[in-house]
This record gives sequence, C-alpha cells and structure tokens, in this order.
Amino acid sequence: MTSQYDPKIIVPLDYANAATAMQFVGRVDPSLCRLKVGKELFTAEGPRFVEQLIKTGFDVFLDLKFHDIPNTVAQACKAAANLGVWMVNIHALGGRKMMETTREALSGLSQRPLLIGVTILTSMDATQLAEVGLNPDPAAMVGRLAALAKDCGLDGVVCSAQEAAQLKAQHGADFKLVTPGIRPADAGLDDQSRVMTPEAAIQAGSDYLVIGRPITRADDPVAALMRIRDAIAQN
Ligand SMILES: O=c1ccn([C@@H]2O[C@H](COP(=O)(O)O)[C@@H](O)[C@H]2O)c(=O)[nH]1
Repeated sequence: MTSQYDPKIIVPLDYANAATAMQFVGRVDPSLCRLKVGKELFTAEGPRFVEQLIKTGFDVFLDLKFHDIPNTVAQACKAAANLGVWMVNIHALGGRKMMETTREALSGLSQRPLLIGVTILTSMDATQLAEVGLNPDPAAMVGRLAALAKDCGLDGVVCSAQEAAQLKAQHGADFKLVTPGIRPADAGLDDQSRVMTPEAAIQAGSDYLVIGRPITRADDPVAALMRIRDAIAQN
C-alpha cells in the first residue's frame, strides 16, 4: 500500500476529469510526489480511476472528508481501504463515536490506510469560525480536535502548518500532520486563510504538504513541483 519512496509533497488532482489529471500524472513518478483524489475528480471518475492510479505505483490519498453517522463513515472507509488507498480522512467534528467506530472497522484489515482526522479547514479564519458558532481561535479548535482524534486512535490530522509546531510538541513525531494551505512566498492565497510557505511548514513539523494550485495551475506544473522540492531540499 505504501510505495518504497517517501515524498512529502502530496499533489491534489483537482481536475475536472481523468484525461486532464493524467496530463500531470503522466509527467511525474512516485518518487517525486504522492497524489490526492478529492471530491471533484472522484465524483467525475469514480473508484476505478483511483485503482488505476494506485496500479501505476503512486500512494493515493482519498480526500473525501467523510462526515456522517458512525456506521456510514466506517463502511465508506472500509470501501476506500478495499481500493488500496494509502490515506483516507474523516471529519473530527463527527465526534468520538464516529472516529472510534471507523478506527475499529479498519483495524481488522490486512493492509489498512492511514486514517486521518480533518480538524478545521485551512480556508476558515476566526470570523468564519465565529459565524458557525465555534471557538474563533483556530489554534484552540484544532488543538481540541487533534487531541480527540488521537484519543480515538487516528493516525494523524489535517491541519494548517500554522498549528504544526504546537501539535508535534503535544502529540509526538508519530502522529502524522497533513497540511494543506501551503503557498510559496510569491503565490496568491486563492481561497485559503491559514497558510504557510513550504520551507516554514517543514520547519514547523508538517509530515506531508498538500500543494495544489501553486503546482497544478503553474505554466509548467512539473517544474513548479521540482522548484518546491528543491526549496524543501527533499532527495
Ligand atoms: O483543510 C483543508 C483540507 C483539505 N484541503 C484540500 O487541499 C487542497 C489544497 O489545494 P490548494 O490548491 O493548494 O489550495 C484542496 O484539494 C483542498 O480540497 C484544504 O485545502 N484544506
């Protein structure tokens, strides 16, 4: 399930269809990056495309952020595991019962994906958190949800790199931190709020950097990926 390489960059294939996604995938290999399939591409192309990517040797993060009643989420994650994905995620806001039930459902499998809890989306800032009735301090909310996710046996969390140093200090090296909202210094924010540069994210303790538009919308996506790899000095 995990390739022999350990690239830290996960590139989200946020494309409308498989043909467009393959224009990028066909130019890279599993030693350079991992791949993420999210809601847009999965809805367009379905599980067979995910299996096809895995067959080419890539570690695939299925980023569907499941958030539902415990049984529904647990069974969805089992279905994802059966595809052979490397990583799958669920919303920590779904609560203890949902996370524990899912963790237990995966525990009997011979090859199980990493189970990751989404804390607070990197697009959310204090104003947006307050508007939905949550603690407006993102670091406090993320800290609370990460502690709950760890207590429920999850392998790590999705958070902003801005919270990475705090979470590594609290939960140790083995608790994986997956950080979207990564922006090179010269890139625009798009719809992200809690951002960090690739270099600073590594320094803060991020295990995996999810980097989309700065790579996928670049004139030359592979050159953009290689520049970021160089910046974080990954062999
Ligand atoms: O909190 C989260 C959780 C997931 N994402 C996903 O990561 C990528 C980020 O893409 P960019 O183009 O680099 O902004 C995207 O697929 C999101 O669905 C996130 O951004 N924040």
